[in-house]
Amino acid sequence: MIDRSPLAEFTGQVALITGGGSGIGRAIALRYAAGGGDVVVLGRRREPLEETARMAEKFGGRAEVVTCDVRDPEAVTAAVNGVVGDLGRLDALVNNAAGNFISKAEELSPNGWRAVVDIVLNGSFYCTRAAAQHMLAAGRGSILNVIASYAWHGHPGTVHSAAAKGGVLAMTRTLAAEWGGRGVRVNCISPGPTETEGAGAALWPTDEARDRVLGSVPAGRFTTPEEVAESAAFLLDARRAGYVTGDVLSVDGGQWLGKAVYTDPRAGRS
Ligand SMILES: CCC/C=C/C(=O)SCCNC(=O)CCNC(=O)[C@H](O)C(C)(C)COP(=O)([O-])OP(=O)([O-])OC[C@H]1O[C@@H](n2cnc3c(N)ncnc32)[C@H](O)[C@@H]1OP(=O)([O-])[O-]
Ligand SMILES: NC(=O)C1=CN([C@@H]2O[C@H](COP(=O)(O)OP(=O)(O)OC[C@H]3O[C@@H](n4cnc5c(N)ncnc54)[C@H](OP(=O)(O)O)[C@@H]3O)[C@@H](O)[C@H]2O)C=CC1
Repeated sequence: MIDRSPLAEFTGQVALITGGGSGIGRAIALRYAAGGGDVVVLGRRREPLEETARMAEKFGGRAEVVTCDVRDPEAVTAAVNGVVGDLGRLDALVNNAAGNFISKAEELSPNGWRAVVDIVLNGSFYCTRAAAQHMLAAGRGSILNVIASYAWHGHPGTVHSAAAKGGVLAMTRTLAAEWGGRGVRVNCISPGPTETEGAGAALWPTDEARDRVLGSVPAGRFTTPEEVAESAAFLLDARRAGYVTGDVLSVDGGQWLGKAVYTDPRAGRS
């Protein structure tokens, strides 16, 4: 549940959120709308995007829907130009769209590799490039890339997604330096395991797998999409995070730090 933000920090501003029809992307769109901003949500399926737009409009701002596959650079450029044409500006881009599944690397087909890398890494670059042309011209903008901690520590079974997210992290740091003097900030947010439409089915399809994931989180619970959205709002807000660029904010209950594996041999002795 996202409430109207007392900060109204995005009043008069416009955000484009990819993958805004579900899970974390929807929560970020609603949080931006709750902060007084206008939102455009982008994805392949129209119906879930329209549902997000209906929810966002309840906060009083404008909400638009664009159907587009982020793997198509021409369609992405047209979508971004359309946002600026319709709403007059673009202050924030959230690269949230992703694809994922578990596969042994040696069994992953080239097309399976390509599908994930094209969505996560290439799609994020196409959206970033198109949005930055407007942001750099305006001398202001914030880009937020949703990654995962295996971008830096890796994870067996997710070579395509880990490699792509690692590429997005390198892209983030590169562009933060390249555009830092021109008013455009670029950051990452790294959610912990979050129960969403896509993640549950792709990553913890059984109760046993779900329990194993839960057992890896020191905080002992899943991340909520709203928690990720609140931290995303902080990073997107130029007044609070205007000096933060090229960084990663983990919102994962400590998951990537791991948990103790050594047990105290005296445990249980009186
Ligand atoms: C800590 C966690 C961090 C991260 C979390 C998240 O990202 S959660 C977010 C999670 N959210 C989502 O994932 C939501 C969006 N996900 C999607 O749209 C799809 O899962 C997609 C990524 C496959 C792209 O779809 P598409 O229509 O573009 O692709 P397509 O169907 O045409 O397949 C292309 C190739 O991939 C192959 N392949 C596919 N599945 C499997 C599999 N299980 N096993 C092996 N291979 C598989 C398929 O066989 C084909 O290769 P082939 O046979 O031609 O050599
Ligand atoms: N949930 C989790 O545990 C974690 C998630 N993350 C990251 O958070 C982000 C959101 O994840 P989550 O909400 O769980 O995922 P979901 O699968 O619920 O949402 C992914 C969204 O991306 C859209 N999408 C997928 N492929 C494309 C494409 N080719 N073009 C345009 N849109 C596309 C989907 O819409 P449609 O199918 O209609 O196109 C969907 O709305 C992702 O970047 C993910 O990697 C990171 C760590 C943990």
